[in-house]
Amino acid sequence: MAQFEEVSQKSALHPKPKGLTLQYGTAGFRTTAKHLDHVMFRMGLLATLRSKKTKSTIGVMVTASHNPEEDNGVKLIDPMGEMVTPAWEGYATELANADQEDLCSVMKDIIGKEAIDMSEAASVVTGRDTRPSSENLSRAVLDGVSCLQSHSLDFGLVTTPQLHYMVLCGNTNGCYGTATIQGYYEKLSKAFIALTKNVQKRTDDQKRLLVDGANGIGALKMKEMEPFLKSELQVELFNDGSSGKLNYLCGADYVKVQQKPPQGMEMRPGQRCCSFDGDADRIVYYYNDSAGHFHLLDGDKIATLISTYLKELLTQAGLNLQVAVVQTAYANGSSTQYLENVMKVTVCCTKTGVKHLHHAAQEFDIGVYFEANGHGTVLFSKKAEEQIQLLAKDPNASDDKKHAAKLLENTVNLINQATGDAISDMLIIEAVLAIRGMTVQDWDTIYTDLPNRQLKVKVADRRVIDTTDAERKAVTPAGLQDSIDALVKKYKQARAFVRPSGTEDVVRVYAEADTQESVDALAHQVSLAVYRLAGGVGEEPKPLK
Ligand SMILES: CC(=O)N[C@H]1[C@@H](OP(=O)(O)O)O[C@H](CO)[C@@H](O)[C@@H]1O
Ligand SMILES: [Mg+2]
Repeated sequence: MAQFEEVSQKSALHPKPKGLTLQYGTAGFRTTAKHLDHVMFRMGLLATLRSKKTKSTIGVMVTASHNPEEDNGVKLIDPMGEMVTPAWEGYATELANADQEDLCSVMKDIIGKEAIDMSEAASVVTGRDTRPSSENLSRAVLDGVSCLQSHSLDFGLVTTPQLHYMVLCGNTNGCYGTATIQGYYEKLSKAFIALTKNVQKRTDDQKRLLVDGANGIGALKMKEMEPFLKSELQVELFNDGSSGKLNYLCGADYVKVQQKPPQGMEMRPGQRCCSFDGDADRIVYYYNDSAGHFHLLDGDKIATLISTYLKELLTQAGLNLQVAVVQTAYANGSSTQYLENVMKVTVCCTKTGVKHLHHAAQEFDIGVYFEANGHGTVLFSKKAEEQIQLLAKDPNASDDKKHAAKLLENTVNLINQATGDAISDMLIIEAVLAIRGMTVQDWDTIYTDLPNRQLKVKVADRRVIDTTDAERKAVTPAGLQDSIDALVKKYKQARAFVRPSGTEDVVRVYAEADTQESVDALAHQVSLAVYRLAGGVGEEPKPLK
């Protein structure tokens, strides 16, 4: 077939480096940008096949999120705006690792297994972050797409969640919104203004928010969106990419892991601040108190704030809908305790990676999901959306109930249900704080985080660690879990686990305990156990100072 001949010829222009094996990880392929050209071309091919199979538009996003600027990556977006389904992650890995001469036969295999009709039309949309390598790499994706005569639309520089939104809008005939950047800004800002317009006496000071754009795409898009918000939110942007390096000493990942403010931000005491990550699908909040102490409000605090707000509105509206919160093993123990025991909401724990949380959240009327690092959103079931809309329009409902239903309706419109979205989450948080008349300090005191620490350990092959129980227990290598258990026993309110990262070549260590001193000691001892039992390389982990 002519199509395959063209694939053969064009793939020679996107050669695979010899001996390179990559895997579709937690959030797609991710490695040094130099090694990704062939992967991009091939993902263009695969997205086209996926589009033919699903008879829908598929998205391909070129980004490496919070990774250093030199890295890059790619992820595929399925028809409803969610991460591509696991079976196709497997195909992605096969296709990315096929030798040049086997490429067409691997493709034919996938076509056969999935019974894809190659005469179907296909449509692929692409987007990219601000990394210097992203432009060429997204061209390689489009090269793959054009080989198979698929229709394509390149959105160029967009945040990851904006591309997810485009895919969802495109595949629902505009029911979810208009599939343009303008449509995205209009939908979100309209909902935000509707939510905040009735809040009495909001001062300019309360409307002000300091935003760290991680020197990435989020900064660019915040600038674009600002006029739509009509001063209802007054953003002071830092790390806007005009001078600093992407994710370097700034951004949501840096702030969360280092537990300190980003460089380049001028924080006044009590001032509300937030950081996006490199592709603007994560957000964390923070402030410095008058004594100069730094306070972090991470994904767990965000989930608590949003689910409390939703529960209150549902009660006020008299709607009987179940709210659940989905977390991962990285969720602070205090947050889980608060959600279960005080808020009395169902909490479930999944493996790391948004695809797992998203999937679990779909099981509930309203599923709030957040990773501790600030990646998350809220999913409303069809039933929930219908009940809210009916009540908002019901002429017989009391004013109080109707008011609550209208707030819920606008909240639904403000949330990007395709995936976690820093901009959308920021607007929700700002609206909730305004509506409930809360300061960032009020929010912070809902519960107190247990001191925690995250570390990385380099090992020869991180695949030697296999885990179970939503990654909270290590099954291999032998003896590792026993060592962790023995170490945890030495401390109060302690918990620790280890797992291989799906985005970096490291093993991640997480620990929490009653004091920072204890948790730092525990995290260090667990790191040593990993180093010794799981083939550590380089220098032995040193105690934290
Ligand atoms: C502990 C942690 O923050 N892990 C992150 C990180 O995954 P790892 O598999 O841990 O590298 O990147 C993922 C993609 O952005 C994100 O979903 C996840 O939460
Ligand atoms: Mg990200």
